[in-house]
Amino acid sequence: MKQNELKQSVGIKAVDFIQEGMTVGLGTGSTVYYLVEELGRRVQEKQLQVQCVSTSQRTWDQACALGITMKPLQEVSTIDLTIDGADEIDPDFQGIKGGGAAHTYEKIVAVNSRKNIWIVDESKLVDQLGAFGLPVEVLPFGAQQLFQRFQAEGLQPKLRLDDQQDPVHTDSQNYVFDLELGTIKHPHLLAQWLEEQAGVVEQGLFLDLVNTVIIGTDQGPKIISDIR
Ligand SMILES: O=C[C@H](O)[C@H](O)[C@H](O)COP(=O)(O)O
Repeated sequence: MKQNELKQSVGIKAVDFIQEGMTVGLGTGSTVYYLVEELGRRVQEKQLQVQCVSTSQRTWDQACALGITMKPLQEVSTIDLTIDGADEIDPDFQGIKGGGAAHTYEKIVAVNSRKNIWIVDESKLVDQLGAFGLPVEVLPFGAQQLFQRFQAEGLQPKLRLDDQQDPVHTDSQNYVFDLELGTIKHPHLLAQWLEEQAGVVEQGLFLDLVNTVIIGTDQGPKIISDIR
């Protein structure tokens, strides 16, 4: 199967985990796109009634266009389940997210969810995190100084640029540095250090958060559940 077909298969499968009346967190990205399409279809066919919160403007717009009931985060008291993509997942189901610059809102929604499911194609599974540049959202104020601090620490930051070579802005109008680390031997220590740096809004290591992973394989979606 092609990569997009694998993404579509897990996006569709994940909707089976959504139950009537739930408040659902919708992630961001090309895999979540298929989840939202399928959820929209089931809502339109009156198979499911749910309300959702979004992790990005992109997902919000897609979901609204499909007639899914969307709520601002501050208007919901609990999130029953969040379904999101990931850029890398290691054998302990620790992950890197933020390839679409949405990881700050994604993490806020994830940590406030009772259950988290990630949907990925097989290419996202790695032995060790770090080949994917670690996204770090930073405030524009002081970004140059923070960039130099990261350089001095050997973290090999790169300012993320768009196709016009302008800095990418997150939904909160911040910048993203991608840290070209190669391998991350101690994810918890790195996460802690990054979070202590003034100007860091959020870093893309998602540690000890996910309960279930749905992996797209040529043999069909493979579900690994209740790992936490
Ligand atoms: O910022 C974006 C998110 O963390 C995405 O969930 C992640 O990049 C995976 O996206 P995709 O499904 O497009 O590979």
